Amino acid sequence: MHDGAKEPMDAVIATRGLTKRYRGGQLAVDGLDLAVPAGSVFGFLGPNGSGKTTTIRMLMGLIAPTSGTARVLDRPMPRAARSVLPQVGALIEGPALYGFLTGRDNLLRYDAADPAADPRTRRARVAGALDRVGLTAAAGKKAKAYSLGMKQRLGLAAALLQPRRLLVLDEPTNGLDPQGMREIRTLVRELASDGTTVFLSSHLLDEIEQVCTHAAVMARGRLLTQGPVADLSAGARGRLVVTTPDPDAAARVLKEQGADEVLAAGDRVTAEPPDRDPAEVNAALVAAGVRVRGFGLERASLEDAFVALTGEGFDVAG
Ligand SMILES: Nc1ncnc2c1ncn2[C@@H]1O[C@H](COP(=O)(O)OP(=O)(O)OP(=O)(O)O)[C@@H](O)[C@H]1O
Repeated sequence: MHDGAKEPMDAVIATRGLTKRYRGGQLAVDGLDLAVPAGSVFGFLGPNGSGKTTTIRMLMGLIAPTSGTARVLDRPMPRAARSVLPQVGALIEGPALYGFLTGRDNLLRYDAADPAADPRTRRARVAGALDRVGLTAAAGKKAKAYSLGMKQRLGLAAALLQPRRLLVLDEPTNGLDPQGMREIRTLVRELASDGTTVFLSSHLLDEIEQVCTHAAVMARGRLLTQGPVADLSAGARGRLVVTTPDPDAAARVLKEQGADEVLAAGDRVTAEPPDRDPAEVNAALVAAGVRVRGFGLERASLEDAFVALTGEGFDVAG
């Protein structure tokens, strides 16, 4: 049991001041305090280069932190890697597959490399994992003939050969087409509904909103915020949206009413809502002769929260 009140008792991943400075001097991760609750689908969100992969590599004991601590499944990493890692399924930087082997043979080979895996139950285990990721029908095809999405699913199947308490997925949908993305997202939801904690990194805001219960937002190596996704978006104000055939007049009136960041696109005018009763704003529009067809507040998205936190857009390079 912990004595600290700061992180939940059931944190599956907990870091304190976790920091990585690469040899070239690059500060990739800077004083990270992360708390991943058990049973969550936790999105680790940030633009490219914000330090996500570096963090994951420290969590998995692949590289040592410069300072700070990381606990995974309540054991210190990298010290307890030998006892922790068998309980963790990981998919980092694309699965290592043999293209000349079939999907099934890849998994058989993978399973055989695990000294704790009973050879007598190997075929059943592999069949179960293939079924889990929807690759039973394609199991006899060579992996090099698989689409990128199928390769990702085969990598997930390898991570699922043993029961896991935690799955760590680094950009699992990166490079996939929309169909492949949907498949992986559905799979993540299914896995989570079985009680497995899933920690996944992504540079896609809408992906995090679609699949995650919790998220942490990174920018330039630092944690900006973390918590339930609903709370993160609620922290940002929604935008005022006016639908009208008179967008120019509407934009002018909204500015007069004190609205900031007024944007007109087609028949939609959006703005940061001013600090006054929306009914008054609407009345002012009507009084100025603007034909108001729709007037409302749009729910804030995680993107709004990110913009509010950083003062900049969620621009992703590469
Ligand atoms: N081995 C390394 N040596 C030196 N600098 C590195 C190394 N690996 C990453 N970096 C730098 O550290 C910073 C964080 O990189 P990291 O890969 O952790 O970010 P990321 O959020 O995972 O981005 P991406 O999605 O592009 O992988 C970047 O500026 C990167 O250039």
